[in-house]
Amino acid sequence: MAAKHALPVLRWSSRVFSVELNGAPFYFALADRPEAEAPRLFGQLPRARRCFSLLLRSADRVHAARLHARLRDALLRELPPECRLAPMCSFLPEVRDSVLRGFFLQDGPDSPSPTPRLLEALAQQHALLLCSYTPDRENRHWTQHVWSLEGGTRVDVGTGLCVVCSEAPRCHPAALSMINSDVFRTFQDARDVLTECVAVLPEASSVLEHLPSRAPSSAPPAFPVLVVEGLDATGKTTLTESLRDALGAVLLRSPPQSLAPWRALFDREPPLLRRAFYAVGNYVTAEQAAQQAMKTPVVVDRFWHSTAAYAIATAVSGPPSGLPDPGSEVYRWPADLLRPSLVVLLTLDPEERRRRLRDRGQGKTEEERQLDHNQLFRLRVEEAYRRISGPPCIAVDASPSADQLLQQVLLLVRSRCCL
Ligand SMILES: Nc1ncnc2c1ncn2[C@@H]1O[C@H](COP(=O)(O)OP(=O)(O)OP(=O)(O)O)[C@@H](O)[C@H]1O
Ligand SMILES: Nc1ccn([C@H]2C[C@H](O)[C@@H](COP(=O)(O)O)O2)c(=O)n1
Repeated sequence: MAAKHALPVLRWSSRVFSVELNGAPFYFALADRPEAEAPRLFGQLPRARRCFSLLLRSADRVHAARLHARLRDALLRELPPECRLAPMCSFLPEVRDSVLRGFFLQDGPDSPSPTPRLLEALAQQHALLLCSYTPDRENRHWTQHVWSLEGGTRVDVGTGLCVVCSEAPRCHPAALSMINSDVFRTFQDARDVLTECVAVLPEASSVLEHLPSRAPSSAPPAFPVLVVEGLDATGKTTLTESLRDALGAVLLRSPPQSLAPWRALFDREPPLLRRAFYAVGNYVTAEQAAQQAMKTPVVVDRFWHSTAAYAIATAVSGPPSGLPDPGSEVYRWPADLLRPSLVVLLTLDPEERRRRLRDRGQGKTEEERQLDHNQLFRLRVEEAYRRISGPPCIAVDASPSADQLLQQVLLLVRSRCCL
């Protein structure tokens, strides 16, 4: 039985709508009467352009997450090439979990297009909110109509509200629904997602079998637990293996080896499932670290900083200024997760990192390509890393040689962890 969650509140006329065109967000709201000028998103459109939006509303979050991904693929496949498709969301400012996600479409030029029929079919099949946007005669003011497709007929539910300008919200709208969608605050919250997705992703039950029945004890360990974090190719593997040898420590990784068979599968899933997978992986690693740290130091290659930073940076688009404010709950260390004695965050000049990626010769993952080409994404990950609160986290310049870096970190560990 799929778990049910509260449907986002509609309060249609209070909602703000965000459309991302070429990575830049355009915001608009609705009002009973037009304003002097239409929002930039519409003002630049030639009259012939017809606009539509599809928004998802589902009480089953796993279903909604996977449907969103399938819808994107279907629209990219079925829409005429001249149609422009953009990510869209609608939200109530400052109201958590009020976000509806979907797509905004600008039809092609005058050429007849199947867009309305295609969208109506999709909306009817998946109970989506279908809206159309039409300009007045002077192409100055636009009106949004919400269509109900009950019984297969297209009924204007009479909103007919005017599209007006809206200020950009303080934080990216994704920040309103990040907790328990992208970042999980407890082991149980993350585990619940995997339980809910077993019906559509049977492999999730194999992952569940490898999890502890509850969050492992987060009591302080007898020996230090040292975590090394950083972007790809900053030197984490090299440093953690050297620390293991120099300290006679046990080296662990997150996700743990026990979950390796399912990592690639979850990497192909939408963020809700993917980030829940990495979150539970941290708890498996935490259980191993707590056991090992009763008798020897432990070194961990990536842990919760990676899980939270990449999740937050992926959920938000644009510059780091759109990230949730420093001190937000989303950055706080989970109360039920082992706190490392020390986190070392390796930082590296982007060009040197690219050189190391090249010299390493391994193929690049999609995310590495993102980090490489999408400077804003990289800046968001780096800033999210820095905003995470909890265990002491020290940024260390990773550009010295491997040996010099090891000596620097050993000095740090010995001074901070009395090793
Ligand atoms: N201090 C260093 N100076 C120069 N090259 C280094 C240094 N540390 C690691 N390298 C080289 O940089 C490349 C990446 O190192 P490594 O695999 O340790 O990074 P990583 O952070 O673990 O990467 P990923 O997260 O993608 O696995 C390797 O070719 C490695 O030999
Ligand atoms: N504890 C972890 C470890 C890794 N991840 C995610 C973050 C990135 O999406 C990706 C990087 O993995 P790598 O390049 O080191 O193979 O894995 C995470 O979320 N949590």
